[in-house]
Amino acid sequence: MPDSRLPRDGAPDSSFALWREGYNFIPRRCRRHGTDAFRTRLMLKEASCVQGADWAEMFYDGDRFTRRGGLPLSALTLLQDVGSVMTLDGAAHRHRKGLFLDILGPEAAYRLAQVARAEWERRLPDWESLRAVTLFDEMRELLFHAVCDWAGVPLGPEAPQRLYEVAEMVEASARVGPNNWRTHLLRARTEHWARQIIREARAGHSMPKGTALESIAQHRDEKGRRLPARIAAVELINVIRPTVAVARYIVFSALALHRRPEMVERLRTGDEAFAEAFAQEVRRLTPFIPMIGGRALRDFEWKDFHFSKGDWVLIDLFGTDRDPRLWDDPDGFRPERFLDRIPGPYDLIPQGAGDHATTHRCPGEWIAQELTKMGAQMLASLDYQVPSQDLSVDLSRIPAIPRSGFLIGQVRQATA
Ligand code: HEM
Repeated sequence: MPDSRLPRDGAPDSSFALWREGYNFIPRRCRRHGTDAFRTRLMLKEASCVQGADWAEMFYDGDRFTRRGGLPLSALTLLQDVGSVMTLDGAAHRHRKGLFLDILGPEAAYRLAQVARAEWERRLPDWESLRAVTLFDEMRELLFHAVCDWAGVPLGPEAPQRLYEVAEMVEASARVGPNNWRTHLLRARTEHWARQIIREARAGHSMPKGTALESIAQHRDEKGRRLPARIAAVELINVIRPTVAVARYIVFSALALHRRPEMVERLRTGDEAFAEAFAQEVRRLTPFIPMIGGRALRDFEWKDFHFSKGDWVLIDLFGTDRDPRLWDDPDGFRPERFLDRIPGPYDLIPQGAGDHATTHRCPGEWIAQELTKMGAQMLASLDYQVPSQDLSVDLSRIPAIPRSGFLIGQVRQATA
């Protein structure tokens, strides 16, 4: 049971409010109660919702929480699946996390961004020949091909179907009912495909050296056993699917450039520090994963609060990234804030907090940052029109995206 000193949010069950309010659910209630943490009931279960850097440290530091039982099963099985790194704890988690940090670190992210840049240049003539393209669709397709190429994953004529499946896993993760079940069927097909790739790689048919595919196919667990093909396949999907999801950050970059056209010029000058800061600010403000849930692994005290084994705690990533105590003008798009500030482990947390190696913090942060930077620089290198369309972002929809998907027309390479 959550600590009774935390204020209780009124309703007997707040699931409907969470569904209706989406990203604003926790921030609104924290403001209402004048606190960083409150108790509520979600899906008929007691939960504590928390936000801010202190609570992020409590949630991520010290091995206090497991992700098992922390996310609704319907979301977990679309985003990670049973047996994946996210569902592991302790030594087994650290060992498997080492695999991800080996294959997704800064150098690998840089190489992937180079592949994506080349893919962008290859596709540009097509965009130029069309009246308009939907950036969200184009970016998902581009990133899918780039990540498969970089990871050593062969693609055949089934590529459009596989792309559709991985994109749907992200879009349907917060849906309930038939839409979510349908996506589980799609996921089963992707897993079948990924298992085939792992088996063929292990049989020596196609395993390009030094690739993510090779590392995953050959990985051994902390006891020296090779991963079952089913788990290796899940981890391969855990590299492909979230890389495709970075398309969202590129769309939000386009939205920011549309609203702040003076930033296009600054990106065009080749100012690397500004491009880095721009991508950080896009990651801070994009409404993507609103919160992460965990179950307490044991009883513990933190500050004046008591938590019991099994307690369900949800940390508000979206609200912490817009916390006015951490960020001046928290809702303003101001990349300059990152020019003289290196984010700490618990303030900029769109992809989790703490130490990558020992917590569940996302190992794909370097990739997300590099690809967002690449996307912003490449967008700035173009001239295009933004036709009239609905660019509103509905914060009750998780994950959020401008309604139109961001149409661009009359695309041309900008002249110097
Ligand atoms: C598109 C932007 C991304 C966002 C918003 C995002 C967000 C997150 C979040 C919130 C977590 C969970 C942290 C936790 O449980 O506390 C996570 C975990 C994870 N992410 Fe990402 N991520 C993104 C991109 C990526 C990329 C590009 C990859 C791989 C190429 C990746 C692979 C993973 C993996 C494997 C985990 C599980 C880590 C663990 O349990 O230790 N993510 N991500």
